[in-house]
Amino acid sequence: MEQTGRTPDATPLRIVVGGALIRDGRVLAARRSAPAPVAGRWEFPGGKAEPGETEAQTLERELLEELGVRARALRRLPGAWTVRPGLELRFWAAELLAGEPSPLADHDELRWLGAAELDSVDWIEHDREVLPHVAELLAPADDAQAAG
Ligand SMILES: Nc1nc2c([nH]c(=O)n2[C@H]2C[C@H](O)[C@@H](COP(=O)(O)OP(=O)(O)OP(=O)(O)O)O2)c(=O)[nH]1
Repeated sequence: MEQTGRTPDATPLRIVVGGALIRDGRVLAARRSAPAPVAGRWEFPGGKAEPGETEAQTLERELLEELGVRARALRRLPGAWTVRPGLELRFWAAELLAGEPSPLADHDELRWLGAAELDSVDWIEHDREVLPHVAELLAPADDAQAAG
């Protein structure tokens, strides 16, 4: 689906896609190195859609540019957040097809987090709100396995 929407005041709506990249029951978290308001906070790697791109294409391009990996966007997660007027953040689940992620651009650290570790990093607020949906994509937490 091409992104050509507009906000109610007719500002063109640009979409940012963040990717919950899953491998072996863990999700990749990335620590932003810039800009200042979000530097040091953790997010799902991704970026802004270019004109004519689908959300899946945006995510797959951004993951290649930022992490050097080939990935496939699987499905959109529920919810949408306004980063600032005219910029709407959405999240997708994605799977790693090839390559080992490296923080090539925008990030200075990467971590694979299991379900029990999702709270262990300082997420950007919007990202924190999507964590329950991300948790559903991961292997059960160790303590849940031990309990049952
Ligand atoms: N990529 C990404 N951006 C997020 C997340 N959560 C969140 O609030 N944001 C915000 C931070 C930025 O203000 C904006 C996305 O900008 P970006 O810098 O990632 O976009 P981009 O790679 O296309 O960069 P550029 O065009 O500005 O150079 O959305 C997230 O999980 N992933």
